[in-house]
Formats: sequence, C-alpha cells, structure tokens
Amino acid sequence: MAERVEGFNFEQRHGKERVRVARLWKTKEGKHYVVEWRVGISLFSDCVNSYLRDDNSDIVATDTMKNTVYAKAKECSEILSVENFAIELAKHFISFYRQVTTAIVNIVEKPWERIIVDGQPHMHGFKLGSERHTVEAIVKKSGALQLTSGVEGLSVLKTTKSGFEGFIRDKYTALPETRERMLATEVTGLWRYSYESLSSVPQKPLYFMERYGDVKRVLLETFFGPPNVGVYSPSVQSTLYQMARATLNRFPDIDSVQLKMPNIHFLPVNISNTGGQIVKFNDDVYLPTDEPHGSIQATLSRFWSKM
Ligand SMILES: O=c1[nH]c(=O)c2[nH]c(=O)[nH]c2[nH]1
Repeated sequence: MAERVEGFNFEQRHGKERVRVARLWKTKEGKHYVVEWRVGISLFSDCVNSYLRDDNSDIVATDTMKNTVYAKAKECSEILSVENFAIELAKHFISFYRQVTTAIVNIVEKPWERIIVDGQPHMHGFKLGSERHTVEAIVKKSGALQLTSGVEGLSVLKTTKSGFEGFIRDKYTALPETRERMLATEVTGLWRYSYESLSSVPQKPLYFMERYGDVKRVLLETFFGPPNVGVYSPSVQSTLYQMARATLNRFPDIDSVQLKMPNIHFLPVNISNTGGQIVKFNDDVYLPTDEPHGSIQATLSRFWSKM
C-alpha cells in the first residue's frame, strides 16, 4: 500500500483506538444479553493531500469513526458475535467512503458472563470472567476478507504430568532435568478463518460465538488431557504444538493457528541456614513468579494458507 510522493515511498493509515461500547438486548420474556467491546479502527484511504498539501477534504475524521461504532451498535437489533460486528463495521467504512480502500477493525470483548443464582441463570445479572475474546477483520473494497479470532489471558495450570529433560547442557546450565513439575501459562491464541470474501461468511448469526467456545474447549482439553489421568507434557513446545494441531484437525474452516505460551515458573523452594535445612522441596512448596518467564510461540498453518 505504499505510494510514491516527492520521490519517496509513503505509507499511511489513520483510525481510532480504544473506543468502548456496551450493547444491551432484551427479549420479550425479560432476559437480557449484554456485550462490552473495545474497538480499534484503522483505515487505509486516499488522503495523501492532508499530509502533503494541508488539504483535509479526503479525511474521514477519527471522531466520525468513533461515532460510527455507536451508530452501528444501535443498528444491531439482534444479538450478534463480535466477529460479525467487526465485519459490519469494516464493511461500512469501505462501502460508505470512496476514499477508503481497506478497513481494519480490531475488537476485544470483555468477558461478562451470566451469573447463576440458586442454581439458575440470572435474567439480567453478570459477572466478569477471565479470558477475553478478540477479533480482527480486514476488509478491502473488493470484498476480500481476512478474519482472525483469538483468545487472550487464558491462564491455566497443571500440578503434575509435566517435565523437561534432555535439553542442551553446558557450562552455563544449572536447571536440573525433571519429570515432575508444575506447568503454568497464559495462552494467547489467534486463529485465522478460511473465509476470504464477505459473501462466503457463514450466515448463522452466532456461528463465530460457538466456534470461539469450541476452539477454547479443544485448546484446554489438549492442554490438560482426560480428567482422571491427564496427559504428560515433555515441554511447553510439545504441548503448544499438540494444541495447535488439534485445533486445525478439528475445525476445517480454520487455516492457521498462532499460540503464545509463556512458561510461568513455579520454582521449588529449598531454604537452609547454618543450622541445616528449613524447607526441603518435596513437590509441595513453590515460589510462583512472573518474571523472568520463558516465552514460547509458534504458528501452525495448512500448506495452502496465507498466514
Ligand atoms: O518446557 C520448557 N521449554 C523450554 O524451552 C524451557 N527452558 C527452560 O528453562 N525450561 C523450559 N521448559
């Protein structure tokens, strides 16, 4: 998207970040559905004169972009997935303004979950969960689409069935080999859907909402293994790969999965003084840390995927 100006290459975009909106829907029976979104918009548009010639006549004001978030939220009379909202917004910008060639919409959904009171789902009560659902929709004027959903802040811990052995040992290595350790991480996942045009997106309004739940379930089931026996993890690397592979194997409309899984260390506690050992580690007392942490990430894609 670079263009030539005054003998230079020039690339530009403008948008609005962190536009916060909440939308409430009410059924006739009085059941409420609420979402809270943090929206980012970035537009590629022909407005080079604003940079070069003090001429703003081709600029979509970022304040207008912000207003559009609220206007489009108002227009959505039925509950819809965060993916569908992102696509709707992006579609608006590329079709409404002749100057806009590509619209990128990023949204993070705040995890409001219906509360259970006396074993019953509450009609209008919600509590904040932990991990967040994310989406990025990139829409071009041609109708070409790139749709990437994700999860962030998915913190998981297992207290056994994890080890790390056989790594390089040299004069700097102090880490003992082990077949028994805690494994903790905060998963950030991104998965790219195979729908490459606006017209190919599934019509079912809550399709991507269900997919989000299903992908999370597959990631978690693979991380933990069956409830009674678990599954042994020889490294974060191996577990990450299994999780990405399970996602691609399970969902034919996902082409590519990126996982970031920091290794959040729980250090064995051993304390001694001159009188002897005060605490001897026996897989029981740990020092939880967040820094430093290992950082492990990978992307697994189908052969034909573009990510
Ligand atoms: O699963 C692990 N992968 C590593 O690359 C690594 N490095 C390290 O010190 N501990 C671990 N654990």
